[in-house]
This record gives sequence, structure tokens and C-alpha cells, in this order.
Amino acid sequence: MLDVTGMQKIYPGQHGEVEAIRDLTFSLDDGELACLVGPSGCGKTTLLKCIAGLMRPTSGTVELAGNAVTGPPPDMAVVFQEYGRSLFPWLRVRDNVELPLKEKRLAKQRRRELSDEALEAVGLHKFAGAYPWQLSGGMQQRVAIARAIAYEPRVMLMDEPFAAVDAQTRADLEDLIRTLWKRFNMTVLFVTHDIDEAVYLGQRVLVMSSSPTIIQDDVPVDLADERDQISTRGEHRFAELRSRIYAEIRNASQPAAGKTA
Ligand SMILES: Nc1ncnc2c1ncn2[C@@H]1O[C@H](COP(=O)(O)OP(=O)(O)OP(=O)(O)O)[C@@H](O)[C@H]1O
Repeated sequence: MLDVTGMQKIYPGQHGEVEAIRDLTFSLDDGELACLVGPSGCGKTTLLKCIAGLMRPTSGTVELAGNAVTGPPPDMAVVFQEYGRSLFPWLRVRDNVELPLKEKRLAKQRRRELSDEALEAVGLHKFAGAYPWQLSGGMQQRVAIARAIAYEPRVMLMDEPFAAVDAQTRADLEDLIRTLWKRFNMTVLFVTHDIDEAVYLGQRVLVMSSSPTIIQDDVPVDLADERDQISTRGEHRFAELRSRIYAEIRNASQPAAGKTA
């Protein structure tokens, strides 16, 4: 479904080039929910921008359902951390959700159906007429998620979407993502700094090395499909997976001297 092959990204710079990503290869199956973790600065955002067609890799390819990604694909949506900056404050919630649908040239009635369904799915149908600044941070992020879902993406990319919300809201949003992922049969690639979040959410956790970056490990999450914030996180297997990934990232964060990439 989503194939990243031999991706390298070098940024030009005044003080020399920065090789942000050295050689990334991985694939996501249709309908898979995978999380991506790695040490700070390892190139997670760079990777997502290349997958979303917002930036070209220096070498390597991204393919979506067999088609090369050379610009933003029509069936992909991205949710960023900074919900405050991604919503237009002068547009009501519904108009924010429907805005990308105008690019798809959908008729007004279809836009309304899709925004109704998406706002209902994130529990904000009563706030369709509100402005984003009248909502809490967690609610604004749900608007951003509703906007992504209304677009009917086959693939949803999420770049640390819950980093700026409080712990309880974050837990609620994590459960919301798993619910929406199942309901809308999307493929989801979820980037996070939070190892517990990656294990709780994912069917798989891809661990990136420090820069210049490769995929250091690909960990299947063999927890039950029905997850619960208290009982799942309390399982022995959850602790084992968390420890394994934590150790990988700690090793990845060590100075690269003596390491072979
Ligand atoms: N536009 C740019 N020009 C030059 N170097 C860049 C540019 N953008 C990112 N980099 C460098 O590329 C590397 C990867 O950056 P990126 O933001 O993708 O990492 P990240 O894993 O998302 O970071 P974080 O964990 O802090 O969110 C870093 O060394 C960064 O300094």
C-alpha cells in the first residue's frame, strides 16, 4: 500500500550538507496502523513530508498503491501537532472541515454529508457553528482530525498530533484514533516521541536510528486488538515491548562513534 524504498534526504546548508535520512526502506499494508518512534532530530518530520509529497527525497522512492508520490496525493491526509496553526480562526468548525473538500470539487450537499459524518465521528457535531478559538486544545485537534477524515483518505499521516494536549485528553484522542482507524479502514502512520503511546496505538512500531537515519527495528505489537488505557498498559507484554523499544532508542541516541550505520 505504502512503500518507502531506499529513501535518502540531504539538506543543503551554508555550513555543509546535513544528511537527515540515510537509507529508509519499509512498507505498510493496506489498513495497517504503524507507529514511528526515534530519537529527537532523527528525521521523523522529514520522512513524513517526503511521504506526503511536500518535499522530494534526495534519492529513493515513495509509492502509494504502486504509484510514485511526486506531489501531495489526493487520497492522503496529514494531521500535524500544531492544531492551532492548522485551523483557520476566522472560519467556523464546519467550514474548516469542508475547506479541503472544495479542492476536491465536491458538490455542496456531499461536502455537508462528509463534514457531518466526520464531526459526529469525533464527537463535535454540536460545535459545527463554533470558531476554533472557542474550543479547547483537545477539541481543536479533534477538528483537525475530522478535517482529515472528511477527506476520505486511504492513508492518514500523523506527526506527533497529541504532543500539546494534557494527559487525559491525550488518552481520549488515542482511543479515538483506534476507533476511527477501524471505522474508516484507513492506513495510518503515526509519529510520536512517546514510546508508551506507540505501543498502545500501533500494530507495529518502527524504530528509527539517530541521524543519519535508518530503520533500526520493526517491532510487531502482539497485544490484543481491543485496547484499554488501564488494563492494556498494565499487561506484562506491554511492559516488555516498551522496554525493548526504550533500549533501542537509548542505544540509538548514543554518540555514533564506533557504530556502523
Ligand atoms: N530545512 C532544513 N535544512 C537543513 N537541515 C534540516 C532542515 N530540516 C531539518 N533539518 C535537519 O534534519 C534532521 C532531521 O530533522 P527532522 O525535523 O526531520 O527530525 P525529527 O525527528 O522530526 O525531529 P524532532 O524529534 O525534534 O521533532 C535534523 O538534524 C535537522 O536539523
